[in-house]
Amino acid sequence: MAGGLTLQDVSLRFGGVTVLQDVGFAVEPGQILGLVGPNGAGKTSLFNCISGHYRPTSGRVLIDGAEVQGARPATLAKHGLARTFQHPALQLRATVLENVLLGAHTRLPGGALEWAFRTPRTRRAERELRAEALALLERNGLGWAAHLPADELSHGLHKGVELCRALLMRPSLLLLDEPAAGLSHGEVEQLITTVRRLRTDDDITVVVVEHHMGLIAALTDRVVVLDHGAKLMEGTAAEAQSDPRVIEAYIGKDAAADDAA
Ligand SMILES: Nc1ncnc2c1ncn2[C@@H]1O[C@H](COP(=O)(O)OP(=O)(O)OP(=O)(O)O)[C@@H](O)[C@H]1O
Repeated sequence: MAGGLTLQDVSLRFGGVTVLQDVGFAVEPGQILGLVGPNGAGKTSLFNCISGHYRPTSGRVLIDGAEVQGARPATLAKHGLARTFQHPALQLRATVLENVLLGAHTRLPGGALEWAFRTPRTRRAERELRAEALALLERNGLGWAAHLPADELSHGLHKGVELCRALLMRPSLLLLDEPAAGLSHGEVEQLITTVRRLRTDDDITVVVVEHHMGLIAALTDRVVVLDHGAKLMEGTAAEAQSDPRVIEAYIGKDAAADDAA
């Protein structure tokens, strides 16, 4: 089974600012790992180092044992990596289906020249991808919206469209950046069911950044807590929630001491 992720001593600096400091952990294939921590802890920056949007200043990122730090997102897609973003960037005038298909270019056979000439092989692949995109939308409760412009959908539904776009890449490793932000209670419940199914039905390893502790507790096998760019602890969600270091990082030293008194 693919989808294993290992980080070794990943550090990231911008000029004199240290954003990540020697972060290391491993995610086994098929696991769901939560990456949590207070605002500004470095969670999205770490995602960016894994997904090729930032190059770590030092350290190693391995997907299924292959070193990938500094590789471009298109290369990482070939290693089975897909991600979603904190703020989905959809083409608002394009239809929902067209937005999902944007995730598919990495799966088209041939190269730019063949795509430009729309050879029979390209056209067949496009038809197959379109059918697969529609099936993904159906499966995620969005089939009814396939031919609507994306700007007619709510923020919560945009997140669903972005997830379908990532899934069309057929990832073995999926990074979800704050998937529950801005969702209603019902939408969060639906999201939990969807992500569980990604593991059980599709063998996808998931790393999720999220502030919604209910979702983290319901979904994850383990969590890694970041604070000020460094790993504070690693354990189950329950262990993290009762760890004094984590409580202190979230609510501050003084408040933690008050609570203990
Ligand atoms: N390109 C950049 N240049 C300079 N500083 C950056 C850059 N990207 C991130 N940072 C800094 O790195 C720190 C961590 O930011 P990051 O967005 O990774 O945190 P986060 O844990 O995801 O926060 P949140 O939960 O609020 O989304 C912040 O202080 C941020 O300003």
